Amino acid sequence: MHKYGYTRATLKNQGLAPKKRFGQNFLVYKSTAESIVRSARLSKNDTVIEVGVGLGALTVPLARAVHYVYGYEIDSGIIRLHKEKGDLPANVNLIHNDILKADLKELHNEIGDLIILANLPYSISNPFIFKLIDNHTLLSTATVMLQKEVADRLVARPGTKEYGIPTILLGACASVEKLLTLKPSEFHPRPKIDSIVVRIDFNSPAVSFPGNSLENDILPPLFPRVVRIAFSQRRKTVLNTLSGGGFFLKQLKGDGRKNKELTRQAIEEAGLNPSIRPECITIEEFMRVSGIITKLISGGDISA
Ligand SMILES: C[S@@+](CC[C@H](N)C(=O)[O-])C[C@H]1O[C@@H](n2cnc3c(N)ncnc32)[C@H](O)[C@@H]1O
Repeated sequence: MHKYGYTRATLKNQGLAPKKRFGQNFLVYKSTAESIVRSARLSKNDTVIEVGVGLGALTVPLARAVHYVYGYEIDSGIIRLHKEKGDLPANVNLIHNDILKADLKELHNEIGDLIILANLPYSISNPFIFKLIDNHTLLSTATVMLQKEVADRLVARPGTKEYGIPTILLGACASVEKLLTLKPSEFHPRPKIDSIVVRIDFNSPAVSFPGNSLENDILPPLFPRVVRIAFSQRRKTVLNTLSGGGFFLKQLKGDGRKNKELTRQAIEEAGLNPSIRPECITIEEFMRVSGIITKLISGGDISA
């Protein structure tokens, strides 16, 4: 195995030390970086967005495998290093920006459905996953390395403690496949936990729902809100948490009792037991109950 002997030396020569706040755990093995690029199943025509170029461990094999790379990096020390060394391939556009602030719509207008590859900094893995969910109609695939716990949450089954908001919101717009497990010894500095590479495919959601066409993005409009409210208190029943969301209160001029009755009606119409806990509700069932709440509100037949 060829070690990226230069990881430590390069940082030292440039007066750089790995920064914890930027989640800097650099890959040290060339063969591992190449397997991650292969696992993304990319083609020579693809333009790919890489999040967190770092010392270029993934960027170099990625640039060889695809047409063009937009490489985002937040750390000005790393940007300076690449400018001085001129060590990135010609088909890499190095962009000094925080990926969380990047305008994915603008990128989509420029290059079409987005393909992402990242050894994600642990510091941003959750907000980045939610950015992907919010922009799912602009995306094709995202192959990302995550800390094991985060990856486990994305593929969790109902009834487990890992199952929750990210599992459901992502599962409604994509399918998630675990590809590789990496030990701490693959990185410099070593993280405390294992990492997992997952491939998220936005062209084939884990579930289908009548009328859930990705092209037109017609997931029930209240779906993310219903899921977030249901999980705001995991130990409560779905009737109690969703009633607390007050979906019907506006039309009912604040009548809490009627609001609870209508919430119960929506839950039962979706085929669910009102005393079930949120972690036992499947993605399809959440979609169904959100659709029924939306229908009841917009039907205009609710009055105080
Ligand atoms: C885990 S390291 C991976 C570096 C390199 N791709 C590798 O595999 O060795 C994460 C990289 O993302 C950069 N980074 C951290 N937060 C970022 C953000 N919000 N936007 C863009 N890059 C970020 C870090 O500076 C670091 O270079």
